Amino acid sequence: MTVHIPVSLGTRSYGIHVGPGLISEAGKLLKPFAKGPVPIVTDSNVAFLHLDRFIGVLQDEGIEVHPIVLDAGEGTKSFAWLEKLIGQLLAAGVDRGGLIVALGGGVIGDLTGFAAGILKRGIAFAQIPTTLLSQVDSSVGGKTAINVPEGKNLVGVFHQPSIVIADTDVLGTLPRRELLAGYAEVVKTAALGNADYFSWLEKNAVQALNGEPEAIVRAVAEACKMKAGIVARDERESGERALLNLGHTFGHALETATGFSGRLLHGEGVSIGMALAFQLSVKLGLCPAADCERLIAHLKMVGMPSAISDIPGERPSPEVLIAAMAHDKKVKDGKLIFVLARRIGETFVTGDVPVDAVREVLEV
Ligand SMILES: NC(=O)c1ccc[n+]([C@@H]2O[C@H](COP(=O)([O-])OP(=O)(O)OC[C@H]3O[C@@H](n4cnc5c(N)ncnc54)[C@H](O)[C@@H]3O)[C@@H](O)[C@H]2O)c1
Ligand SMILES: O=C(O)C(=O)C[C@@H](O)[C@H](O)[C@H](O)COP(=O)(O)O
Ligand SMILES: [Zn+2]
Repeated sequence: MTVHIPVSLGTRSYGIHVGPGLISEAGKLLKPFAKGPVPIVTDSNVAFLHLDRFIGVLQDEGIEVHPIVLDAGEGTKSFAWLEKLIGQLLAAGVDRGGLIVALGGGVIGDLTGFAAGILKRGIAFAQIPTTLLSQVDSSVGGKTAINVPEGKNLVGVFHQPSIVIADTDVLGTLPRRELLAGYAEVVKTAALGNADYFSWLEKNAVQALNGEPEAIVRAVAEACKMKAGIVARDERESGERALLNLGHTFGHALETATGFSGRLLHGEGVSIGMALAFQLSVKLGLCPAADCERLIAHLKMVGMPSAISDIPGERPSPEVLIAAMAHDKKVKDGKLIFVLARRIGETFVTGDVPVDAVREVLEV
């Protein structure tokens, strides 16, 4: 049932391996890249659940491993943790020809990828994603970053991994809230450019989210195939890749306004942000209301948040959110940039959005 998806980027090409039980193959898959001591960067939750077995399969191949365990949570994508990680990577003795392994969710992948991208001006790294979000999105494409108080992912580099190994069995230990947050990026991938995939999700989301092997492997592999294609055509986001930001102009502003805290996970921000992007598209007369209703119905059916009022605690004001959006990396010539929809499966990027319309959807 394993699927292999190539990411074609010339000398930076690599493979994504998706399937059940792949951790047991990780030693063999990583061996060709592992030269010298190999730091394994992970977080405390993943270390507790999966690190010992992972170390075992690498040691079985004669790989010398150096586990580095960081705190779990979005707060770890910060300058303070980057500095700590760099210190530990240097202590592990990894050199420029070596390999750094990220074992964990998007936080570990983004932080480790960034550290690998800047340490000694660039060291190879491998992504072993352990959340649904990281398997379908963050482990692929080479965007790495940390957050700063001004906004999400504002400090980072493009640094492609050398290999991605997504073992769908490890999703079995993921808390339901995290699984659903990751599913937002699955829905995003379908909604931005693949109406057939969206229809398939409407029929199969429950099975996939219950961990039925065929359904979850297909859900992950389809998202990876779409992202691999987009990244291969537009690695540095000069065009089409910006579509992967569907829901993120709103979502990142919501994450910033809630302080990158457990109040709102990235995927939850994307879920609400997608609903807002479709509502904005309807308001501007670009998208049929029925498509927006269909998207929101699917989000609700699986139990995902779809409105700002779904966020616990004090509601961030439209002005605070619009101010946060001004720091978005996509801002061009002072204009906010949005991914808007013509229908489910057809989206486009635009800077031509009246701020009053944005304020109105933020008030609902
Ligand atoms: N680089 C990209 O292209 C890209 C794409 C999407 C999102 N992101 C970033 O990814 C981050 C979110 O990633 P995430 O949702 O994976 O969050 P995360 O890395 O914080 O992981 C979520 C939680 O699940 C735990 N966990 C991980 N694997 C587990 C497992 N198998 N079993 C039990 N618990 C497990 C973690 O310890 C953590 O508490 C955000 O910072 C977001 O900006 C980056
Ligand atoms: O890979 C991409 O490109 C994406 O936009 C994927 C997003 O899901 C992800 O959250 C990404 O980190 C956002 O990118 P950013 O450039 O807006 O920080
Ligand atoms: Zn995202």
